[in-house]
Amino acid sequence: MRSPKDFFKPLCVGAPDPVREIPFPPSRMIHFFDASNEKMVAKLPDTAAQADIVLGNLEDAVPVDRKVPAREGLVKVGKELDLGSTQLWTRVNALDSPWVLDDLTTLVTEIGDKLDVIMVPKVEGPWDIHYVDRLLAQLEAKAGVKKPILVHALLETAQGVANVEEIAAASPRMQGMSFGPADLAASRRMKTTRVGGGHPGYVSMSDPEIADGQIVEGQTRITAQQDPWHYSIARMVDACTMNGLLPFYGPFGDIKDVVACEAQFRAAFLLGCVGAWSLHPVQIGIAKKVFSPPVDEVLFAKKVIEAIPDGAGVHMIDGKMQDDATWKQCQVMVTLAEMLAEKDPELKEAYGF
Ligand SMILES: CC(=O)SCCNC(=O)CCNC(=O)[C@H](O)C(C)(C)COP(=O)(O)OP(=O)(O)OC[C@H]1O[C@@H](n2cnc3c(N)ncnc32)[C@H](O)[C@@H]1OP(=O)(O)O
Ligand SMILES: O=CC(=O)O
Ligand SMILES: [Mg+2]
Repeated sequence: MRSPKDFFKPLCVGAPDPVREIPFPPSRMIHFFDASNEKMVAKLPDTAAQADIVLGNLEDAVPVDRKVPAREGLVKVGKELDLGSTQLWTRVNALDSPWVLDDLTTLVTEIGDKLDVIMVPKVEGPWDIHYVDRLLAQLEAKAGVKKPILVHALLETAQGVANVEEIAAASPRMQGMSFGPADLAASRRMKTTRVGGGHPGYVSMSDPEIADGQIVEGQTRITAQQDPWHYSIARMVDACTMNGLLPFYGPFGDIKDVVACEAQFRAAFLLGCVGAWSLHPVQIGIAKKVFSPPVDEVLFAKKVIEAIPDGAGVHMIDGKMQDDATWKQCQVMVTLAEMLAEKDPELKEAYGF
């Protein structure tokens, strides 16, 4: 980590000053598109009207022979399309790949004033962020970019998870993190073939019935599927929150299983994630549903705040104990609801703002 005294100094003469607070516009989903796919680009204005963030993906899922068209397509998108208030992000290729230098150089010099955030995959430690941080400052200075481009780390290796706190604190450019269960499973040598979600083999089990000191044979034991990602997502949320960054759940690969996708997104929402990736248009709606606070909870939170304006003391509201801690939870809920209501007239009406 750089000296606290220098933390907010630009890393290149002529680069913009780093931000002191990470902006938090609506961020319920990061919608992935491949800018070398003409169909996806043609639909982008419509997609952007639905999504909070659209991300031009250059890394995994873009084959080697489309790396350059995907990059060039994204430049065209940045230059030619008006995405309104929807943020434009990219995921560049990994830092150990031969494409990333051209990704960063081209994108910052060509559309650096249009890109809000650059997602860096497979971040292993603060050194990866330091590399990108300095390079971005040099490129911003060269291109005359006025607003610093923020960096989002993709947490998808065992080493990245082990270093998550240092990664979060590595630079004032750090905007947030996404949790990448697919590469993380590979990195950990987990015996799975999935992209996110649970696994029927990862269960806890009730105790056996015993008779005459022996386990009864053939009995049915109650099992419950467990969440293999709980520990790492919770660590990511803590690391992000303590540094003022935004945590996201990443991809859910079983596109047809919308019910399990919703369950995975909801688990992440309840743990503190602000959004998740959408890989397919159907997942935009799921993320919107999950990451917009439920109407009944918002109405209850508003009631608590109205009844206890300063959050002091202990109170009973609708049979539930309320004190400073529950009041703070209500503030989180209502602040988020107010922000989303500004973007979404239906939510505004439902929340009663
Ligand atoms: C582990 C990771 O790194 S995850 C991140 C990397 N992966 C990605 O970015 C994948 C992005 N998503 C996709 O490529 C696609 O959604 C796929 C391959 C998963 C499925 O694609 P398809 O089989 O074409 O899905 P499907 O037939 O349901 O598509 C329906 C329509 O939605 C469109 N569509 C699909 N995905 C997207 C998308 N991400 N954005 C915009 N439009 C899309 C299709 O072009 C199709 O359009 P059409 O009706 O005009 O023909
Ligand atoms: O890139 C995402 C992942 O899950 O891997
Ligand atoms: Mg990955």
